[in-house]
Amino acid sequence: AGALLEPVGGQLLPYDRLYYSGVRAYFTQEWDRAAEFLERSIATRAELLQVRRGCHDQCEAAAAGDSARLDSADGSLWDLAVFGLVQRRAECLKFCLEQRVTPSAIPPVSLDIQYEFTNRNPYNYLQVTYYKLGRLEKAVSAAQTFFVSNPSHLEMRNNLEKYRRMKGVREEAFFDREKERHWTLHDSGVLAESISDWPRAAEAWRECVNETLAATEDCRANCAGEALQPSEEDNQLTGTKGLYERAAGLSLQLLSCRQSCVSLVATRPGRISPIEDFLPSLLEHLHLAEFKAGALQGAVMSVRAYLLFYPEDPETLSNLQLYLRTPGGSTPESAQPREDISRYVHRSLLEKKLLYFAMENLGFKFTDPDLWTPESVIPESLHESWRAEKEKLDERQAEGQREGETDDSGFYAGGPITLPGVSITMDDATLNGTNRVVLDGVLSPEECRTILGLATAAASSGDGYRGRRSPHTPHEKFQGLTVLRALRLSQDGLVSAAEAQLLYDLGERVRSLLQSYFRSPSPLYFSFTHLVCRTAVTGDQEGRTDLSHPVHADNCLLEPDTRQCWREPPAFTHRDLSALLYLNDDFEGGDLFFTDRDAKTVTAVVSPQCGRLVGFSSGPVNPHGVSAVTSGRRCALALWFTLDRLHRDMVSRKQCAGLHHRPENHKAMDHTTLRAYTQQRHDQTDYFSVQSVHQPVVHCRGCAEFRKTINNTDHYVIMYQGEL
Ligand SMILES: O=C(O)CCC(=O)C(=O)O
Ligand SMILES: [Fe+2]
Repeated sequence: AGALLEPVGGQLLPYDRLYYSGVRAYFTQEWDRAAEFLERSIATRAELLQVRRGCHDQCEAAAAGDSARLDSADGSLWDLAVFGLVQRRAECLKFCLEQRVTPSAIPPVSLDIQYEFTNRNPYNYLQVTYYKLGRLEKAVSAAQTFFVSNPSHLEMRNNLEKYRRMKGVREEAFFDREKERHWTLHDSGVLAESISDWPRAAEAWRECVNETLAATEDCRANCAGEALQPSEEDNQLTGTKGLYERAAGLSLQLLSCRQSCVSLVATRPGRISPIEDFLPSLLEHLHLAEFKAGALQGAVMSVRAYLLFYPEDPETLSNLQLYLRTPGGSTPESAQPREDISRYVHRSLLEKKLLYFAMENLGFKFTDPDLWTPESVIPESLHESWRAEKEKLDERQAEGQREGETDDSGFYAGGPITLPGVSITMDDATLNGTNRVVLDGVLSPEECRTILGLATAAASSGDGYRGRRSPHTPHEKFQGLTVLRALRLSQDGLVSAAEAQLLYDLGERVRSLLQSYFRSPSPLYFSFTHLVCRTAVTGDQEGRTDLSHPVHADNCLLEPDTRQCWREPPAFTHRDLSALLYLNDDFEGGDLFFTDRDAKTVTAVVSPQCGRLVGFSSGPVNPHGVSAVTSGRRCALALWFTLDRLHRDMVSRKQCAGLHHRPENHKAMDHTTLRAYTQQRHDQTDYFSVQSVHQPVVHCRGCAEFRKTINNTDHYVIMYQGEL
């Protein structure tokens, strides 16, 4: 196999095979070899993309004369002309690629590998590899590169914090190796604007437009090579279809892939949603900056370019008039928009016409990535659904802006409280929100003491929980105790069975209280329960501005800028109802607060105390956070419930499927990886746990199981669901 990985005549090797070699070396701890092959796979992939782009351009140029041939062909000969064209293009691309790439590297890599690289996983391996090799700064940039694309990866965040505290690591080492030029320029454009440095802003935005166009072209060129593989759910080519339909299907996939480049290029790494209308918005920044910098001719050309997207936008039209009236604005050169933009819009419109035609007539599914698509491009029969869609979107956006938001959780606060001694302290009205409640008297002081004792026992049992730094802030320690671990502690005789049992019983108490108060449409099931203590690090509180727990929603990823909340992993999407049962008040700070969707405007504050229960629906209506705990220890039992058992299973299956996709995860792992891996799982999901045992443990439906023998102990990583 080694021989296959040596370059032949300067031709590119298959980057997936280089990657596998790197990963294999990693697991056998041959660090030099791992670093070499991982780096080579990254570099080779980048080169391959460049080669594809080059060949694409070259073959496009070579075909320039073909359109005349197409125009002259008519009737029954027309398809021959088209096929001829397709054949010539195929031959051109084949020839071009074969010059630079070994034959085995020409076919597209598997979707798994694509996934690995788009998620920047090679840098995850590289981080450990360079650390092992003692090449700290290399490790740092690998960590940074991985983290940018995986911002919720807590282990990597902790690693970065550690690196920051290390001596001999320079600030410059913290750079993103994959940062695309257009984002760098975007950031400098924003920065220059904020200090009103208009010449520099104009320069940055101009370059940013160019780089965005270039990145879009790179992405489009790649469509013919890599992305045209039919995916499992979305294979629009299968079935018993005739030749023309299948040919149409293929070309439509190509077009739709090319169109989707708009979204890809406009999505920052680590973000889920693209910046809407990215290119037009860059042009807006650009013409304003050019105008303010006194570059009138440029401003007129840019504003005209913007008008290609929105020809009737009144504000832009009046800007154009203003620019034209300003001395230097009206020149022969500025009579036209930028040529490249005008070609871009023209081509995009042609593609959209074909795609919308196929949507109407061939049952093809297409999601238009643009907001600027004019109504005239959309076929009459789709107008209605398109308009409805657009209205829904507008409505959703407007709804996001509106004050009193609706909650689609199915809960309806205000049901009876049936437990004696429990009272409603705050409701929707006093908490300024929807489906929120504060109940008091849920625990007796005795019960609070018992549970706090459990936390103390768990902390002193010393298996990693003690002194663990909070995943949210360096100024606090964080202990978490799951019910499962509490039971194990009681098996080991570290706490009494009655104490562990109490944790269970309290869960049941909370469940029945909230099910009744929120008039749950169906039974609530436990999804996850843990006891969490946050302890202020003494001597490290001066001038603290961070939070104990940043603002978030429990079942979706909150995007404050757009006021949207995405119900997708790594958020715990199956959580429907959140509950916090507080145990003490002998600490400073640590208030729970609710905010508006902007994650800034505080709408309600709740101070913890023994026996106080806060319940709220886990969705977008209830963003919340915890203010800094500046002294003492704050403990709470956090519980989440789900309405749907079946849904739970699905979530678990989905996560497992994701792992099965990546066979290297099934191989033996070294201790660090195992820990990094399980740590990540443990922090991010409810149903993974690390077990250190001597025999295999029964686990759930076909989920992955990892084993590694460390110091003669078999370490198993077992994914299990909910409360085993
Ligand atoms: O401890 C609290 O008050 C809130 C914690 C929280 O929001 C969470 O764990 O999701
Ligand atoms: Fe939360």
